[in-house]
Amino acid sequence: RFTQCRRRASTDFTGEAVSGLFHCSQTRRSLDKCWALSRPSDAQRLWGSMGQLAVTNWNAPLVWEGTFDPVVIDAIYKRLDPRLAVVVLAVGKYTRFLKGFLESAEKYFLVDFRVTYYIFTDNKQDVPKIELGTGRKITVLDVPSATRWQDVVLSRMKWATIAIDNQIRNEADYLFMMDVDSVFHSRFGAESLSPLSAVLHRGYYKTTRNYFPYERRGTSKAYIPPDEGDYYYTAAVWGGYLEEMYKLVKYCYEQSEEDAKNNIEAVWQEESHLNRYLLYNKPTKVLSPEYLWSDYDQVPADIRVVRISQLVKNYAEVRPNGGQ
Ligand SMILES: CC(=O)N[C@H]1[C@@H](OP(=O)(O)OP(=O)(O)OC[C@H]2O[C@@H](n3ccc(=O)[nH]c3=O)[C@H](O)[C@@H]2O)O[C@H](CO)[C@H](O)[C@@H]1O
Ligand SMILES: [Mn+2]
Repeated sequence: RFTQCRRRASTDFTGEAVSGLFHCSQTRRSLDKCWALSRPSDAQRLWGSMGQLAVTNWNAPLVWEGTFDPVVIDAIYKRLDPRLAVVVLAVGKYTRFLKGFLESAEKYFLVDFRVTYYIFTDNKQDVPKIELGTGRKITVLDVPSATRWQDVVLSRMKWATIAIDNQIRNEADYLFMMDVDSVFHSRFGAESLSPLSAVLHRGYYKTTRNYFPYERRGTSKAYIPPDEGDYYYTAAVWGGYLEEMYKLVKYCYEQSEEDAKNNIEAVWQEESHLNRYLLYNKPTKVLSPEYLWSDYDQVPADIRVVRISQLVKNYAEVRPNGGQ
């Protein structure tokens, strides 16, 4: 089954919806055979002893450790040699997180792939010099300082939209948006790639939609009615094809501008707009909370690998206006 998969993939691979093993393709005919051969049985949809789902109800892969072969999936994507862009903001005191973020990414993030880190900062001189692997580089871009952290997190959508238009579109095939207060601890490889990949928020993957912290005020553009919702996704790691990400980033930017005109700010800023978009435009791959954990929380048994973890930080000290 696996050899077949690999052979088809390497001859016909189109770059979509491949995650190794049984979720090979849902979208492209060229991989249909592979998909049919390895279509998950009902039993396989539930993965692992903890009974996690390995496929969403719209048949997108739900990626956990053990649901893909790391060597095969990297090899499949490596043949395409995609150019990957990572966008992070490091505004104000957040430049202190760059060293740990970049050094750990060099160890674990799509190793041997071409990666450009786009660092948006108001503080260029504090961007550390990091030794990078072959084919990997850093581009530093200026953004203004801010007095509210809410403005910084929202402004990510604006600066990314502008930078994609001006520059990144010509330099990347895939784009990831990430929080900089993060450290990679384990492999984050090609199994994460798809047209649009989103990560389950660690705080809500075991609860039902009624508990998701979606925007519930009808006056905000991020509004989601009470009886709707698939998952709650984090805004700290998300990625996909450059043009798919562009649509989504621009959507978050424009929706938050609309909100601002109406004197409202969504409850979790861009994360709220992101969640609304992904409800009506389903991601083509969903990544488990392995892809974004937090040092604030213990690691439960169903999280077998922590790939990225958010650091514990002194919110009051590090943010311009404090706050949780
Ligand atoms: C784990 C998770 O779900 N994280 C989300 C949560 O963040 P956090 O509480 O983790 O927010 P945060 O303080 O890390 O801010 C998000 C990111 O914005 C940048 N930044 C922020 C403030 C600042 O003064 N300077 C600066 O550069 C930096 O890249 C940072 O990593 O809520 C935020 C706002 O709703 C975002 O949705 C985050 O993605
Ligand atoms: Mn963060």
